[in-house]
Amino acid sequence: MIGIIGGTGIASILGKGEERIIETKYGKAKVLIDDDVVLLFRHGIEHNVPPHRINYRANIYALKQLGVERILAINSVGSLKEEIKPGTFVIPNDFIEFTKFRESTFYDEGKVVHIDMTEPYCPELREILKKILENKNYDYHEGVYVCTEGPRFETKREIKIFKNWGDVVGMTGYPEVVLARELEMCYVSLCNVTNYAAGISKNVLTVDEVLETIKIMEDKILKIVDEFINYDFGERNCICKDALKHAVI
Ligand SMILES: CSC[C@H]1O[C@H](OP(=O)(O)O)[C@H](O)[C@@H]1O
Ligand code: HPA
Repeated sequence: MIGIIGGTGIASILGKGEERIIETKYGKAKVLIDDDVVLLFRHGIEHNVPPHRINYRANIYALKQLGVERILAINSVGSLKEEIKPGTFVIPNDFIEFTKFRESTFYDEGKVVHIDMTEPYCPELREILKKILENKNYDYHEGVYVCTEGPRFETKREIKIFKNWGDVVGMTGYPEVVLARELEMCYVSLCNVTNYAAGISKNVLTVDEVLETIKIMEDKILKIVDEFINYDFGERNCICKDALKHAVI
């Protein structure tokens, strides 16, 4: 099974399949199931769940319960670099996070687990996603995803600091990527660069700009997702499938 986690502006372009509510020990998750693809909208289909209130554990656990092994997460981000232009893509190869109140592990009682995060995103899926974008001549960069708590956008001063440490900024990439690895699932992120971050942009940040850019990118996003869900993945030979092997005390 393949899992697709949709972010801002994606429900309107990807919403198809049988709607199901999946009960997990961390709460409920609403998904759409279409053949062997599970679609989950992290903000809810109506986009009424803000980034800091998303039940990330219920979402990832629900995908695991449904037999998902590989996840493509779609994230909207702000660019921290002039050369990373709105309307292009970023495939993160690392992250740093400044979130505050999120449940960020499945292992907070009973087993003590220290999962390795040297390669947070699945190396196999990153290579596949890069190939898909290259074959389509879609502009993309690899880089570091900086995760903030939200729901506010960042200040100019925060971005002045973040741009020395990362390439794009978002509010939802963490803890999804860690939770997926804790359940030995492969996770890759396709970041839609929707705007320049605060202070780099010449204008104030607006949700309108984010949604307008997503609209412009939607055809490319659809084509990438379509190619991904139809990719012949074969066996998993990555670090993700045995992530717990040397992580439990
Ligand atoms: C409306 S911009 C802020 C909003 O968009 C991004 O969501 P997602 O990563 O799910 O596409 C960002 O993380 C914020 O939640
Ligand atoms: N900051 C944080 N999250 C975002 C942004 C941003 O500038 N754009 C889209 N998601």
